[in-house]
Amino acid sequence: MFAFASCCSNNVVQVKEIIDGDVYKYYSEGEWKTSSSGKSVSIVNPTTRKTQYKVQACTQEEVNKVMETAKFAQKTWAKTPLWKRAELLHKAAAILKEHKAPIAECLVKEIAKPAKDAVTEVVRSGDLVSYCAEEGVRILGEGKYLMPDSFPGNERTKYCLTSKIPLGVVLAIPPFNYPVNLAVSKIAPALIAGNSLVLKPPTQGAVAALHMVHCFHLAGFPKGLISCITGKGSEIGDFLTMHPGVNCISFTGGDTGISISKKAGMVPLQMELGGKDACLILEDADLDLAAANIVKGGFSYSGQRCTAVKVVLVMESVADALVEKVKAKVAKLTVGPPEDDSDITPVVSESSANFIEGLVLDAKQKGATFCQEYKREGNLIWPLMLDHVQPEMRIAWEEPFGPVLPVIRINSIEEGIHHCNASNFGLQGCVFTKDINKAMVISDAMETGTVQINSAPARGPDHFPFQGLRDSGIGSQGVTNSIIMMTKVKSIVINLPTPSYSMG
Ligand SMILES: NC(=O)C1=CN([C@@H]2O[C@H](COP(=O)(O)OP(=O)(O)OC[C@H]3O[C@@H](n4cnc5c(N)ncnc54)[C@H](OP(=O)(O)O)[C@@H]3O)[C@@H](O)[C@H]2O)C=CC1
Ligand SMILES: O=C(O)[C@H](O)COP(=O)(O)O
Repeated sequence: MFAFASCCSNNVVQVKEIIDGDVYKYYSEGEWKTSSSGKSVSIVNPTTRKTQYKVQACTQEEVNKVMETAKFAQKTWAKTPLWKRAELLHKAAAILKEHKAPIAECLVKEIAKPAKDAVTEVVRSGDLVSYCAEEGVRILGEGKYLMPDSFPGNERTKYCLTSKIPLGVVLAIPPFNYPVNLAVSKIAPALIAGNSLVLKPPTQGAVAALHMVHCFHLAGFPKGLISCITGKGSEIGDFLTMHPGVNCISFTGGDTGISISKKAGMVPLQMELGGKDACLILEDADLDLAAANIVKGGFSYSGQRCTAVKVVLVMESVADALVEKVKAKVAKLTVGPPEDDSDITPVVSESSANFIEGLVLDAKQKGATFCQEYKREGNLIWPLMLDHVQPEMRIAWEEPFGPVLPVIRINSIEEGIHHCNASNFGLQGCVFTKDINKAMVISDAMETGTVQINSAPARGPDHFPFQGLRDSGIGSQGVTNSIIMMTKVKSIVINLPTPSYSMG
């Protein structure tokens, strides 16, 4: 087993090949390389607010080279038996899980993910890669055979054989909050489907992603099949997403995805974007269950999850009781550094903290009730619930991506559904009630990709379909849907001179 580059402690042997001095290399043609740009991008530790790591700022020429080798490598990979593709993915998954500790350490330092959650993300990612390998063997291992005479006017003179073939080069762009899990959720489906893969990791989270790529490197994938280009998305992003060598883009992030969808060429897009997941509390709800889910759903990873509970819509008659229960649980949340497994850790950047603060001050100025004192130290924002939020407040509609939760009191279920459906987002929603019939009617009415009944929104488990409506995305994630989305259908029709029924 190789010694992994531990991301911060100095007493672990660095994996020489992936770092050059204090700058992590990028990955191209099966090798770790130093960019000719001579420039690097600093990754600031959200907790210390000091530079923690540096990665290469790759050039457009290096992108061109990566695309060229990806295209070449894909041709051979597409002719690699499914079982062999799956075998390599299982190997990468095992190596990833073997090295969960050093990779998790990167997550702690780059994105202030609580230590335990960081390990969970890496293990979950290994499980996703393996599940994808198995699912790919199953669904790509079978095609469809169609008879002509099921359509009027036809005799059985044509046999149609259809199968799923790869798209070519898949460009994967994950966000900072799951730089490993939301990378492999694109990488594994792309590879099992016979595609090659170019990864552009988020700057915050890039070193964790590079270590993850190293696990695929060590698994022995063909050279050039997987590449990892680093650099600020704002600098190299457009060149990547508009590159003629790209045959598919799988993106997860914010509004950036909307602008990418307007620039990308004629390629399939998989976009998982922002959310304003609403939590609807009915009068008959189990308020203890609801409060527990609101706190877990709204404040895990300091609210930096697209599936976080982002607005509570509670019937007025039970609002006081619910708010008190949530307040009591919020008071028990620990606040501090990710190394201590604190529940609330610093948000990813100063700009993010400033954005969150802006929403808080706007709500204060427009009369929201603060259930806790607003407190911030650097990027660390103490958990805050705002009661009596009104529609004219920005936080009623905008996504804080932080530990701040608005509560809107409603007088009817229709009012709650209206607010949910008036949002630009449509990722997930949840409803708490003991009446399953009401829950189903409300679920039908909520215009979101997923509705959770009696639990907080969540993407996992990772084989469930995961999709956003409106500004929350294009297409659907989840293992099966991602594999299928990264293929296209090929038909071969055998034409016979005379009808044959030999095939039954
Ligand atoms: N629906 C979902 O599943 C998820 C949605 N999100 C949403 O994403 C936002 C937070 O994540 P965040 O990472 O900040 O999102 P961003 O949209 O800022 O960044 C997402 C990714 O896009 C890259 N990027 C930035 N600019 C470009 C560009 N012009 N072309 C190509 N790529 C580019 C970023 O690189 P770089 O870091 O170098 O800028 C990053 O890797 C929130 O709105 C959140 O709701 C986040 C996670 C999951
Ligand atoms: O993008 C995100 O924030 C993730 O998709 C959320 O995943 P989770 O619900 O499993 O935390």
